[in-house]
Amino acid sequence: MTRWENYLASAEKIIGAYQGSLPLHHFLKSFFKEHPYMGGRDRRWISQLVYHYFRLGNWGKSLSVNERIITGAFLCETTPNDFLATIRPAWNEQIALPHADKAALLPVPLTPDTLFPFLPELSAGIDANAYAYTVLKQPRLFIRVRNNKLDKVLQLLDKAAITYELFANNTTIALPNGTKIEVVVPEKSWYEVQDASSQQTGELFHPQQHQRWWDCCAASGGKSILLKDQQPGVQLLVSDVRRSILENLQQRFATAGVKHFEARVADLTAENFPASMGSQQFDGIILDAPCSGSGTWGRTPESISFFKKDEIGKYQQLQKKIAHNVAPFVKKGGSLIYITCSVFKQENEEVVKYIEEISDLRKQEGGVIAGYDKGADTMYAVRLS
Ligand SMILES: C[S@@+](CC[C@H](N)C(=O)[O-])C[C@H]1O[C@@H](n2cnc3c(N)ncnc32)[C@H](O)[C@@H]1O
Repeated sequence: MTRWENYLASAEKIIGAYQGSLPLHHFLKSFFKEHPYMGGRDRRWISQLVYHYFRLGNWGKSLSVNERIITGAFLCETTPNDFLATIRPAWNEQIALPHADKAALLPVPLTPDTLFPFLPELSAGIDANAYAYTVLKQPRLFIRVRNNKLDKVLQLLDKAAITYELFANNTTIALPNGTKIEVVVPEKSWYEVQDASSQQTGELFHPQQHQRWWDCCAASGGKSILLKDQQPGVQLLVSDVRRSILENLQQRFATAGVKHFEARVADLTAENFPASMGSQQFDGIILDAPCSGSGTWGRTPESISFFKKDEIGKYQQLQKKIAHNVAPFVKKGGSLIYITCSVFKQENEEVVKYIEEISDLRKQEGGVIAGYDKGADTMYAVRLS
């Protein structure tokens, strides 16, 4: 067997064993731990082939796993490579063709709905065709430059000969995937790793000094740091149902130099939760809701195969319950920022409509943040007031 046939066989073995209960990158890590004789290059190639396979979503389910791995490599790669040169030389010669032309060479029609089987569920304004095809490509790595350190960060990127794209806001930088940014820019308070669309949600915050804000599903605090960077003088409460993630938040805040905040563990769906908050009112509440994460599936393409459509409704119920319990704590004239990293209307527009039905809050601005035209995640963010 050639090295490349071995890679194909290993990728097939992994795909056969993977049941979707763990994120794929964790599963791959344990697989390689059990196969320590595989070197770095082998691991990279095998992982890549497995990811390419999952990027095909529901396409070509009637074909063998091997054929789908090879097709994945053909559709996802854009430059000639040794794998296809050995396994399918005719396709290697056509590797630079656009997807539409590659599709004509495949044994089964390639359509947007086979790549992404949930297209009818998409929020309004998402270009279904463009969205389906972007899943074939891994989104880029983004950082948000902080503390006026743009010049210093760019100098370090140039010194390390890293190609980057600086966005017009002079804050967002796109980097090639796999960039070891923590090595290139050792001073961690100069930047945050944050997807471009996630950074864009901050345009809805408009915080003022001394206002009280609550990041009620804070996780490790990505949105809170964004908020504090905009207005360090806000009084901030952060909460999450997971104690462990709030411990991560405390560490991340310390590294980022974010001070003066209160943290509490809270299940926002619990019966006694509203009473436990007393009569507090907030000028701003960030509700970055638990969701399907479908806007980030370009990073975890295995989700396309394992996600069940009825899970969307379950997320919506959870989002409505949390919104119901949180909305009364918005001060009159204050803002509720509803955010998801989902592309599904049930989790987006329909939840905003529900919030308008059960409260005096009304949508003021925001909507879909399409990431597919810039190699980023797709999100949804709306400010209600
Ligand atoms: C999308 S994440 C938030 C990401 C975060 N805002 C950021 O920017 O890094 C959603 C969070 O909601 C939390 N969550 C889920 N169910 C919850 C509940 N019932 N009460 C409170 N938090 C909950 C999860 O633990 C998760 O950390």
